[in-house]
Order: sequence, then C-alpha cells, then structure tokens
Amino acid sequence: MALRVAIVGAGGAVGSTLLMHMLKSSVLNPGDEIILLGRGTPESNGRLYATRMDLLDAFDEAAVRLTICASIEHLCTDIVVIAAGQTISKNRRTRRDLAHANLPLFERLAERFRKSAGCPLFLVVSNPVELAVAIFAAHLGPEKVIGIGAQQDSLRFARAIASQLGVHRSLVRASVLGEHGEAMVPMWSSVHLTVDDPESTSRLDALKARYERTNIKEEAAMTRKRLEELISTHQLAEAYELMEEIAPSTRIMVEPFITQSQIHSTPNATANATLEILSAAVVADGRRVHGQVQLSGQFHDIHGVCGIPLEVRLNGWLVSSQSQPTSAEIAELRASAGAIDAATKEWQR
Ligand SMILES: NC(=O)c1ccc[n+]([C@@H]2O[C@H](COP(=O)([O-])OP(=O)(O)OC[C@H]3O[C@@H](n4cnc5c(N)ncnc54)[C@H](O)[C@@H]3O)[C@@H](O)[C@H]2O)c1
Repeated sequence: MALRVAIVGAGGAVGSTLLMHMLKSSVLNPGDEIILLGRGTPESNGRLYATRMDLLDAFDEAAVRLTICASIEHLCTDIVVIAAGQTISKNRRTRRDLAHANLPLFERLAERFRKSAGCPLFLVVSNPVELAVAIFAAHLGPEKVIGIGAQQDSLRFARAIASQLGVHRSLVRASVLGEHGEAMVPMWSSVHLTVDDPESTSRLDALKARYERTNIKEEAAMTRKRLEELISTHQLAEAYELMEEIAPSTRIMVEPFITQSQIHSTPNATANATLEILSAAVVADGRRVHGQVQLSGQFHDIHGVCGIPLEVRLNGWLVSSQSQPTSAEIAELRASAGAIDAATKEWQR
C-alpha cells in the first residue's frame, strides 16, 4: 500500500528542507504521497503551491505524489510531521518564550487531529518539543507521538565524538536522552564504534576516560562567555574551532548557540534527524533511534515526557532494548524528566 506522509509547516525552513531530504532519500516509493499543510491562509497556500512546483521540477523522477491539503479534518495519513510554529529569535530567546508563543498552536492542532480520520504516527519537530509531546500525547495517544529532539542531539553527540577521534559519524553510535534543552543527558555508556578496529577503540576509551566526568554545566557556562566575545567580533571560524577543545558532551549544548547566532534554524540537521525516525518507522527493522515520548514507567520507572531510546513502527513506539544505562545515568534521566515535568506544567498554567 502507498505510504502517506503529511507535513504541517511544510513552507517553513525545516518543513521545506524535510521535503527535499525525503524526495532524495530511498524511503519513499513511486506512488507514495507527501501532503503539504500550512496555515491555511491565501499567502501560506500560495507558498505551498510554489514550493510544490519547485520540488516537482527538481524531483519528478521520484514519482512521489505531492499534494496540498487545506483541512486537517479531512486528512487520512500514516505519518504526520509537526514542523509549524515560532522558533528562537531576538524576541523569543528562551524555551519559556517559545512555549508561550506555541502553546495555543499545539492545542489547536492536537484538537483538530483528534477529530480527523485515521490514527497516524506523529513526529514532532516544533519546540519546546516536550510541551508539544505532552499535549499531542494527551489528545492522540502516547504511543503515537514522538519528539525528534533526542535523535538530533544524539546525532550531534556522535559527530562531536567522531570529530575528536578523526573518523566519520557512520562509525560512531551515541545517545542523548532526557530533555532537548539544558537538562539533556549525554549517555557515555551508549557510545560505541560500529567497527572492530583496535586503534579507534583505544582512542575512544581514552576519550571517555578524559571526558566522562566533565561537569557539563560548568564547562558550558565558561564556554558560552568566550563564545559571546567571539560572536560579537564576528570570529565565527574561531568559535567553531573552540568546539574541538571542549568535551563532546558540552559541545552539543553550546554549538547550536553559534549556529543560531547566524541562521534562524538548523533545517538540514533537523530534517535529517526527522527522516531517520521516519525511515525507522517505515522499515520497522528494530533499529535504535531516540525521541521524546510520554512515559508511564516503561523506561526505568520514569513517568512524564522524556527522551529515551526507541524502536519505531508505524503503529507506535516501543522502548529499545539496546540500552544499558549506568545507575548514575538513570538518576540523571529521572532528574531530567522531573525538570521537564516542572517546566511543561508551569508553561501550561
Ligand atoms: N528539534 C529541533 O532541533 C528543531 C530545530 C529547528 C527548528 N525546530 C522547531 O521547529 C519549528 C519550525 O522551525 P522552522 O525553523 O522551520 O521555522 P520557520 O519559521 O522557518 O517555519 C515555521 C513554519 O510554521 C508555520 N507557522 C507558524 N505559526 C503558525 C501557526 N500559528 N499556524 C500554522 N502554521 C504556523 C509558518 O507558516 C512556517 O511555515 C519551530 O517550532 C522550531 O523551534 C526544532
């Protein structure tokens, strides 16, 4: 049967980049369909029609149907990607600012999807991702809702480690769980190589020994001060070079700060992380991905929204069995889930 994927916010930076990544990937087959949704205004629809034509000109050989849908209520689809909403900007600097801007949109979308046909899998890009997951899970069922932040952070962590080892990311697996924010938990216990190469393995062991016990918050605070100076004097190359001198676990917290100072989004990295989860759901081969989900005790007795390792299918997520966190990491994850719970409750008051 043909696969149907809807993208809400298809005209935005992440939504439109995801369209391109999907059409260039092998995850969709001829006859599959991508449905573009925007705000429903004439301006937004105009942008979607133009985006569609540009994509058809580029990727018509993929033979994937591109359609535009004005009404969520009539949508019948296997996967919905939520990439609509405000993003971090000069006027919205914190996750709290973003929460206040996007809460009404999340509630409206969740309510409208609840009334729509079918029971798709929801992949949530919009931030704060934990707030969106809490709202969507309450309306649409916890097993059907996955936030993509943890996958993006895990890919960043793997790349930061790969960069220090002098190898490509394809050789490194790593998980970042908990919050897609300050309370993220980089899981050193999860870091391993996909090749049996004694030299790289001994370099990874040395890296772990050097950085495993780094106080990320302290190092991040010190690095941010230095970055502010470098960014304010337009020394961007030096700012990115500084990333090689700090722990990979700190790097993933501070590097986005440099990127966001120059471009308003991270469309390619985010589209790639989303596509990885989407592909895992379609292929359904038990591969490990990561996502923020609403838990009721399935992972180390954590309750509430938290980033965890997942196996994903079109009919929902399961906890991945490919993860053995240490007791210290489990304690950190519980603290992260507590911080997420406190923040999401406060934002909804
Ligand atoms: N997980 C991540 O790492 C990550 C990375 C980048 C962006 N994001 C989040 O994804 C979302 C989109 O980011 P972007 O960079 O594509 O932003 P963008 O500003 O380029 O696009 C936002 C899209 O949302 C639509 N939109 C905004 N308000 C809307 C509303 N009230 N109703 C319907 N549609 C609305 C806009 O029309 C636009 O198409 C943001 O919430 C952002 O914070 C997450």
